[in-house]
Amino acid sequence: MNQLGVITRQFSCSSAVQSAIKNVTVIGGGLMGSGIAQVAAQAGQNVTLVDVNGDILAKAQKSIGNNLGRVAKKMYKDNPQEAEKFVSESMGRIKTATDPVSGSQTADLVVEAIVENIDIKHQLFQKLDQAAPDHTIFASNTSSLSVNEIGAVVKRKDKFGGLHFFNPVPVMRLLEVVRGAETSETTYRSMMDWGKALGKTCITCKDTPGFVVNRLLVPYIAEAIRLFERGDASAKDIDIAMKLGAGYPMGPLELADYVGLDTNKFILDGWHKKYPDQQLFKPIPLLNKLVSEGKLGVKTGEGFYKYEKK
Ligand SMILES: CC(=O)CC(=O)SCCNC(=O)CCNC(=O)[C@H](O)C(C)(C)COP(=O)(O)OP(=O)(O)OC[C@H]1O[C@@H](n2cnc3c(N)ncnc32)[C@H](O)[C@@H]1OP(=O)(O)O
Ligand SMILES: NC(=O)C1=CN([C@@H]2O[C@H](COP(=O)(O)OP(=O)(O)OC[C@H]3O[C@@H](n4cnc5c(N)ncnc54)[C@H](O)[C@@H]3O)[C@@H](O)[C@H]2O)C=CC1
Repeated sequence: MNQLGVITRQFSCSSAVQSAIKNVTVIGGGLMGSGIAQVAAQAGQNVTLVDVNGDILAKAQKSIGNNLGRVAKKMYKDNPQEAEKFVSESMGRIKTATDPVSGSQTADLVVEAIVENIDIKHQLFQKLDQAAPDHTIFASNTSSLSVNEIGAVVKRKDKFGGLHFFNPVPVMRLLEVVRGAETSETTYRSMMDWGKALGKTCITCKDTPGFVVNRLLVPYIAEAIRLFERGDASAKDIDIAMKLGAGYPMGPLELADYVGLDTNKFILDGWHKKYPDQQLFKPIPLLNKLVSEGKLGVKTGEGFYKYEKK
């Protein structure tokens, strides 16, 4: 339990809540998609993980194996054989594919976690809508786009919603379940039950920019960058302040590096374009400079801090 009294780790392999969804296709095998595939497989679901890039799929399988190992070590502390069985059985439930259409043929649910670009998401959902079974629910893991706008291209609008996970997916316990304007009650209930079956605590939100967490977190991170940019405090002191003064597990600049400075910029720019009068979404010269220099945070080895490349 952390200082806020919140249990921040989640390692359960099964949950009391049953979900009618048994076959899930996760599209996008990057940071988020690999984590979503992992927690679904851990919970006993049959998972197809799709990425257009075969190398990314290989990398995802490796990181899922490692992360399942961390989970298993804790779950079966005194029983290495059971730990090994848990890892191999979970891994055995994950198939991979490079074609989203063939990868969705047997899906009860498709969770999209590809790049945060509305045109690319539209192209994907248009193809899926024609190819996936009629009963298949579609969900986007978008962090900043409108669920209604993403789903505008599909016919099955009643079976479209948002399932917003948090990074790192195997550890963060929250799932935001987003109801679009036309999401049916049945689809909403199925998404909630599925999230609970994965061991997540689900909250419900309308299709509002950033849902709950990012609507609060992104302006907070942006304000921290502005504070640092003005020279009001050092990066280290800003982070220490929020960890020790507000009980956050990471300071805002550490968190910005962890999420990715490109992602932070992308979200702010998109919202600024949509809501030009909102001061909190205004572009930040320092953030733009770091991104233009390729300093994107942990993933590139430098952002507000320097990191050892993995
Ligand atoms: C942008 C968006 O749309 C939305 C977002 O995601 S916003 C970002 C949301 N995420 C956050 O706010 C993260 C805030 N940070 C944290 O909660 C913590 O710093 C952290 C969980 C990331 C790391 O915690 P830490 O204590 O500093 O590091 P670490 O010791 O490596 O990990 C903590 C535990 O989680 C486990 N863990 C970490 N990553 C893991 C993973 N990917 N899979 C499985 N287990 C993992 C570790 O094994 C460790 O377990 P024990 O303590 O039992 O040994
Ligand atoms: N990074 C974060 O902390 C969070 C991100 N998100 C959202 O999740 C989504 C994915 O983000 P990340 O995992 O960080 O990105 P990422 O860049 O790590 O992974 C995206 C993957 O999608 C693949 N891809 C691109 N187009 C594709 C297509 N048409 N079909 C199949 N695969 C395709 C890419 O090859 C890449 O591997 C985005 O919408 C993002 O906003 C949500 C919560 C947190």
